[in-house]
Amino acid sequence: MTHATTTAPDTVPLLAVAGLRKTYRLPGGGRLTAADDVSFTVPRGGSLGIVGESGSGKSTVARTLVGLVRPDRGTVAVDGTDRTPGRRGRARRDRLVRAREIQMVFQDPYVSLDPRLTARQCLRVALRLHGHPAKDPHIESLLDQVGLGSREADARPHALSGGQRQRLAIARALAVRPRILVLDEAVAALDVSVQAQILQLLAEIRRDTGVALVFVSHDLSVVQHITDETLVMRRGTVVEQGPTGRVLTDPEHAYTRLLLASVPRKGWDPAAASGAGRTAVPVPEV
Ligand SMILES: Nc1ncnc2c1ncn2[C@@H]1O[C@H](COP(=O)(O)OP(=O)(O)OP(=O)(O)O)[C@@H](O)[C@H]1O
Repeated sequence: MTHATTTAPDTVPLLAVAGLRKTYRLPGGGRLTAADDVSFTVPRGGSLGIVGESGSGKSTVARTLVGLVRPDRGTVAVDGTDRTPGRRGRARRDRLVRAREIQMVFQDPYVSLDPRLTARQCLRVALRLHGHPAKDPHIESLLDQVGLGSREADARPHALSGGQRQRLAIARALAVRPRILVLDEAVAALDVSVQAQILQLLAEIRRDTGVALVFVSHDLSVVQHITDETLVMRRGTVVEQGPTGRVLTDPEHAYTRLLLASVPRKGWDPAAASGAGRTAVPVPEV
């Protein structure tokens, strides 16, 4: 099943984010800047990782892509067409158009899956909503694509494992045949061996369908395996951006080096690494 249909010249990136800024009102007055002047592009079928410690603004950017957050400033374009969330009066139509292009998978599929629907019913609803054939063979082919079988097809979310629920959430996103899949900490709640299976599945889906991935994670070892490019965020701004291999092996920015030092591995020293994980510990100023 191929999702990506090219409508713009190859020189136009599939996803182009420019100058994104989002502030939130603070309870006591004033505003918190969650994302400031964030810009990046993703080519057709590309894979971008967005990494940074908790609170760095990754989810704000991810949620803006799918229209869950309305930016104060900046633009989001898909294939050269403006898809910035927020123009009043067109919200519903824009949401549907955007959903057909960009789908999101969240950290906790329990929250996003309807507990009353079996996997089969869940996919049928998604297929119908977006005008695709929803007969059993289509549903079974989607389930098969994410490694779920007939037992899981008739199970409700509570009867599935965490990994199976995430597979179902991915299948539901794929049912829409999006051009871009945004995954916000999509493997963070899974144990390491299940994480590896889901990452492998996503790599296969990307290869087979041409869907582009935007992979948000606090975990550098996760993006290492699945992304071509990595963008590092700190306190709402992009501090470094480049090919994943280069960013992870030869980081230019001191903050990226601190994030790397926080990845547990042989000889890892939690005391030395803790600066990257807790903002209370001073990190080098940019
Ligand atoms: N709806 C909101 N209202 C107010 N502040 C918010 C809101 N959403 C996020 N923030 C704040 O914006 C900043 C960035 O949050 P965001 O969730 O984008 O970061 P993150 O890097 O994804 O972190 P995490 O991985 O912990 O979710 C944080 O300081 C957060 O508290």
